[in-house]
Amino acid sequence: MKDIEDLIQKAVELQSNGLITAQIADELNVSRETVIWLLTRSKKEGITPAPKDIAVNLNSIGKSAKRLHNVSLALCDIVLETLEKTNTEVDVVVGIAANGIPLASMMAYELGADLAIYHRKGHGIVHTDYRGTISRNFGSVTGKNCVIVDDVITTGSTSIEVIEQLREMDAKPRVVAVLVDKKGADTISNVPIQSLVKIVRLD
Ligand SMILES: O=P(O)(O)OC[C@H]1O[C@H](OP(=O)(O)OP(=O)(O)O)[C@H](O)[C@@H]1O
Repeated sequence: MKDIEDLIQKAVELQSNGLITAQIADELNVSRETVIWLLTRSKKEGITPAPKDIAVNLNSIGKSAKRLHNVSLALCDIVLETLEKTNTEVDVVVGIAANGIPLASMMAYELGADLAIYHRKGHGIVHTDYRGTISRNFGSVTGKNCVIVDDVITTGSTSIEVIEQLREMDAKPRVVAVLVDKKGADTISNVPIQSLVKIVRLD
C-alpha cells in the first residue's frame, strides 16, 4: 500500500506543478489511465478498481552510469542473440528520447554501431498529423538495420510510432530492446521485442 500511496502523492504533486496527464504518466512510467485513477483516488478513496498496470521505478539503475553500462551489456547480448538468428548486422542503435538515450549510446558503443536519436513530436499532445523525427545531431537511419532502444514499453504505442516512422524513412527496424516490457508481447508491428524483464499477466 505504501507504494500506491507514494505514487498517488507523486501524481498529485506533479499535477500541482502543472504537468498534464501524459507528462505525469511519463514521469511515473504508468499508463494515462493509471494516472487518472491515481489522481481520482486521491480525492475519493478507492471507488473504482485500479487499472491493470504496473508502476516501474528504474531509479536504482538510472542514477548510476556504471549500472546503466552493465545493463546495456546484457541488452546487447540479447540483441545479438536475436539478430544472429536472421544473420543480421546492426548498423544503428536508435534511442527514443528521453529515457532511451543513455542506454542506446552505451549499446551503440558496445556494438560498434552508429547512434541515432528519435524524438517524438508533439509529445503529450494529440495531433493527427504529427511526425516524429530523427535528430540531425546524431546518426541517420535511411537504409540501415536499426535496433530501437527504450527503457520501458507500457502500451507499445511509442514503439509502434517509431517503427512506422523508421519504415517511412526507408530504415529497417530489426528489434526493439527495452529494460522492462510491461506489454508482454513477443513482437510489435512484426518486429521482435527483447527485454531484460518481461511482465506477463496471468489474469
Ligand atoms: O509503450 P508506451 O505506452 O508508449 O510507453 C512507453 C514510453 O513512455 C515513456 O516515455 P515518455 O513518453 O514518458 O517520454 P520520456 O522518455 O521523455 O519520459 C517511456 O520512456 C517510453 O518511451
